Amino acid sequence: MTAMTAFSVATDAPLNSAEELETQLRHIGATRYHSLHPFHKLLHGGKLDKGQVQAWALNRYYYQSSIPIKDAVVLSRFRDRNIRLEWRHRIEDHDGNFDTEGGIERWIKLTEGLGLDTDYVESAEGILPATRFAVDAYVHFVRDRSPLEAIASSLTELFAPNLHEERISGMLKHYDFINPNVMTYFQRRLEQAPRDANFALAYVKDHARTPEQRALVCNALIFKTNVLWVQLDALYHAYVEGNVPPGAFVPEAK
Ligand SMILES: O=C(O)c1cc(C(=O)O)c2c(n1)C(=O)C(=O)c1cc(C(=O)O)[nH]c1-2
Repeated sequence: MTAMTAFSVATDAPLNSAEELETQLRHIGATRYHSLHPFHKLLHGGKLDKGQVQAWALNRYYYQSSIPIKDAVVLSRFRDRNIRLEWRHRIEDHDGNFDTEGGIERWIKLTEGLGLDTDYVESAEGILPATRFAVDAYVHFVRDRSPLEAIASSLTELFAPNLHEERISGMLKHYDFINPNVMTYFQRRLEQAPRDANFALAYVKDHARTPEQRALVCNALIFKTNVLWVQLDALYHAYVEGNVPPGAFVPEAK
């Protein structure tokens, strides 16, 4: 399949080196990452009520619980055992192991702390249609595109730690229903994400050897920033502007 033009970067500026590629990737993050989204400004600034924070955590659970599925698909794209060895800890980071807690369980601590029923959260019954479409599109992307693009699509994680820092301090400061115990998910990601992002960045710098391949890498990152952005657009439309789609979670009356 060829690159989709909807996500194209400027084609008049071919990227001629790994350094130019990195500069362009960082520019994409600085201008398109969902840290810039108005919903995040409200979330971190203490401007949402508990029901709106519940809606965010409930929808994000679908993203979180799909990440190890996505990573299992990425892993399946590689014949190279070394890449599989490197990549597979991501699955364990989220799923945990029989005797160790993983990110999904930590996310459930957050939704439980917010008063949501765990069976309801895990069922994904109340999520927004756009959440499902966007997250599923990410899983399909890593299945359908080249292994290089599959790895490149994880590069939003380069920009996640700053956002997580802002989220931890902002939410602890502003919401009386948030405490450090329910924020351990983000605390843990501060250590995990940089390792993952640095590996993925080094990989694409090394393996994208032509301007065309570098453009594919950039477009994969743009695609992923859109996956993240559109989920917040949908949350904003439903829970800030009050247009909750049929069947989606409805917060209890305040
Ligand atoms: O809270 C966030 O804003 C955020 C963003 C992202 C991201 O940039 O994709 C991830 C995460 N969190 C995260 O917790 C996580 O485990 C994760 C895995 C991935 C990935 O693409 O493989 N992104 C992200």
